[in-house]
Amino acid sequence: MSATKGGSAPLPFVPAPDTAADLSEVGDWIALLKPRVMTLVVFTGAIGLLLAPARLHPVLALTAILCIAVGAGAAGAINMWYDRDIDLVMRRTAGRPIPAGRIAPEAALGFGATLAVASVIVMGLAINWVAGAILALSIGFYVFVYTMWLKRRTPQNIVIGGAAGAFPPVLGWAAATGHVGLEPLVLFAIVFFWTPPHFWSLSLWAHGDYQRAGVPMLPVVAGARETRRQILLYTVLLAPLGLAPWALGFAGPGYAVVAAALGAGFLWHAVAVWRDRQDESGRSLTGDAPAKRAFRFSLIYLAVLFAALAADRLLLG
Ligand code: HEM
Ligand SMILES: CC(C)=CCC/C(C)=C/CC/C(C)=C/COP(=O)(O)OP(=O)(O)O
Repeated sequence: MSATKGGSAPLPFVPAPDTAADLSEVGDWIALLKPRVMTLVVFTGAIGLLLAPARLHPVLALTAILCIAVGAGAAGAINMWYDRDIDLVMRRTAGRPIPAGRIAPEAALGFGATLAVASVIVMGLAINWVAGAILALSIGFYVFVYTMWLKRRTPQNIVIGGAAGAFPPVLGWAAATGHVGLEPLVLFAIVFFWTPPHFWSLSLWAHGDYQRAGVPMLPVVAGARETRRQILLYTVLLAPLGLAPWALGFAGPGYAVVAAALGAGFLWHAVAVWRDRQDESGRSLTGDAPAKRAFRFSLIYLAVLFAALAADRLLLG
């Protein structure tokens, strides 16, 4: 029956609030911040702060860590806005909020840009402007250098662009001290040399995605065999670098033992990737099991190495 003239106007249909839908919408906005990657970013940033020779008031320390988290998340959201075309054709990323049509691209850009500016301003005003400037630099590096400039142009994209992800320990240190020193630069170098084996292990089995999307990742451009060689090369450089904090005197022998074991473990995985049963082109005949194990180990490597630095400092002072 339709609404009658002269009677009371029909009330518009107001659906009952759908809590599950609301929550999944919030989840989509959080997904734009790449929260799982952010956990390790925040962890390395927090440890940079902890290792610094100056102490921040706990509220300020938390503020600095929050700024690193929000800045990194904001850069991730802008990356998802820019990469929405390629994310749509890659199986791993097609379900993300923008390609799946759940968040409008302009809204994601506005969200990311607002958070990026806010994180830098809060870092600058509440902590110091050296940390604020480095946060702006790392966001800019991820967005402009990696995402917009290098990612679609060269297989060296993650070697150079990956520097963005190496800034958090420097940021933590700068937040506490107002400057940058040798120690945070060593931590920067560790994350920098860790990034290629971390990402290229994954790219060995995700290369189909990148090929479809036309992204020139190393296995697409130079083949799986060369990628395996490069993973081993960077891991050979990384393993001794992991000992640098001990060699330079800012971590003790307990840390050295952990770093040596982690380095040996990562090398073992890199050699397994290199020696994986392959066809002539280097494509795995084992379903890339060693590459998947190396990727998982890369995450353990960085998390445990930084935890060992923190434990060393907290236990030994
Ligand atoms: C250019 C540099 C890097 C590239 C291209 C890269 C790429 C990737 C990709 C494609 C994944 C797959 C999972 C996903 O879809 O989220 C991943 C996972 C991950 N990355 Fe990286 N990564 C880089 C640097 C870093 C850095 C610097 C960190 C932290 C210090 C990091 C931490 C992680 C973590 C924690 C995961 C696991 C996330 C999960 O559980 O799904 N990555 N990375
Ligand atoms: C403070 C600050 C700004 C830190 C930078 C954060 C950070 C971890 C940068 C590393 C870059 C990263 C996760 C790339 C993923 O590649 P991609 O974007 O190509 O991956 P996708 O295919 O999953 O989108």
